[in-house]
Amino acid sequence: MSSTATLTGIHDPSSPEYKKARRRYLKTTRNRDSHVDSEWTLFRAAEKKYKTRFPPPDLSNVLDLAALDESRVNEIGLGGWMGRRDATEWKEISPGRKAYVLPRIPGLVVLPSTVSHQEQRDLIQWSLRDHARNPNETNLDTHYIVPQDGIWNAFIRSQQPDGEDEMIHPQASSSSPPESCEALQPGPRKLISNDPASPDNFQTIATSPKVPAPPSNTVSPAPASALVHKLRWANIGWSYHWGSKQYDFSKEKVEVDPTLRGLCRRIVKSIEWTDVFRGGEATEADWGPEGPDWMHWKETYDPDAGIVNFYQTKDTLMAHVDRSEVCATSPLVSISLGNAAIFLIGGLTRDTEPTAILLRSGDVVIMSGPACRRAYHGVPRILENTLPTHLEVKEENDSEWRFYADYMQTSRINVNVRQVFPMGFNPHLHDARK
Ligand SMILES: O=C(O)CCC(=O)C(=O)O
Ligand SMILES: [Fe+2]
Repeated sequence: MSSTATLTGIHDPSSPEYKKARRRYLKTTRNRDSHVDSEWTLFRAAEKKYKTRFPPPDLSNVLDLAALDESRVNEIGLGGWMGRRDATEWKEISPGRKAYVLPRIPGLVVLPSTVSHQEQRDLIQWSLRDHARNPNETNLDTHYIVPQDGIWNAFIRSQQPDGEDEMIHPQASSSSPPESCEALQPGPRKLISNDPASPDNFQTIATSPKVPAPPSNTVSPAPASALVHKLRWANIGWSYHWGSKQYDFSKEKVEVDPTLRGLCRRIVKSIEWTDVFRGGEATEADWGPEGPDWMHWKETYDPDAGIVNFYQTKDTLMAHVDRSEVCATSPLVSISLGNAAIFLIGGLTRDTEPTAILLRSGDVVIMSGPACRRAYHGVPRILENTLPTHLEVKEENDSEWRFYADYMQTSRINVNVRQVFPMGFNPHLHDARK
């Protein structure tokens, strides 16, 4: 934090919020063993640091590129959370384009302020109202009989003057044997190790059975207004099977929304890829037998899968590598909306010290190339009270946006878009050849 910034809320030791957080911290850590950290990997240590509720973590090692942008001065002070523009080494590529690469992680491109205020609102509405619904699977579907038009629309109906809060019923009958419901729990997702997908094992992946997760019979009927806060993810494009961490190619691919597809393609086209990979550390071998293909991305990049992540302020996403895509190098485009977050990205194992990046609403990250696509990454913290003012209600008569603004007060949405197959790989032909 710069010396001129005034401490507020949780950051100010004389404030009621600070005292309350301190009391809660002392209560919950009373019996905790404080000598376990020698076992932690460097990634785990960083996760712990940024997850800590009290005292609030120091963000002076967190790269905050919004600080380069004068039009974002009000936004970067929100909630008292501020990183630093010089926390790690970066280079601007294609001057004037606001695209940055980090020499420590070849293939990572950070694009702050890329999505306009209006596009941010549109994407938030799209995520909740249009996307998190049939035919796109969400985490709620395994356990609840969610209406076809999704949990958000059921919630909105319940908020109408004569509307009733709709009860959403469990999938399981109470006579089924008990099953836990990990997908509905707050906090980190369970880790499942899987072999990285590749053209060589595509056939095995495509033909291995994908057993649907059993519904929990410990969940009770819940009103739509409560369940909307338990939405965690919604699938995009090819169906993803969480149990095996593989795509289920036996299910029909849902078309990627044309607006989202267009936005991601425009972003990938706007990058001078020569500037990203010129002089990089990755060798020819890292790119696989066909060699580097970044020189074709402007023409060939076309997303066909992904996930929309919905985070409440207490949620985290543990260190992981996204290795289910058959192509291990093509750009993954990740769009941040709502409250800001700490994004950690390290190396090929959890033993590499991760770089911390503050991602704010409208910022985009591209993960591309073999080093970056196989790098461990995660989100240990959503930063409370960082919803930018352009996502709040502006006019009293902004009646529809009111619901989104309310939900977003304590939320972050991440739209994470991927391309499953490498250039020229036709899954159907591939199938026939075997
Ligand atoms: O929320 C984010 O910024 C990252 C999400 C992510 O890594 C994923 O969906 O695989
Ligand atoms: Fe990821």
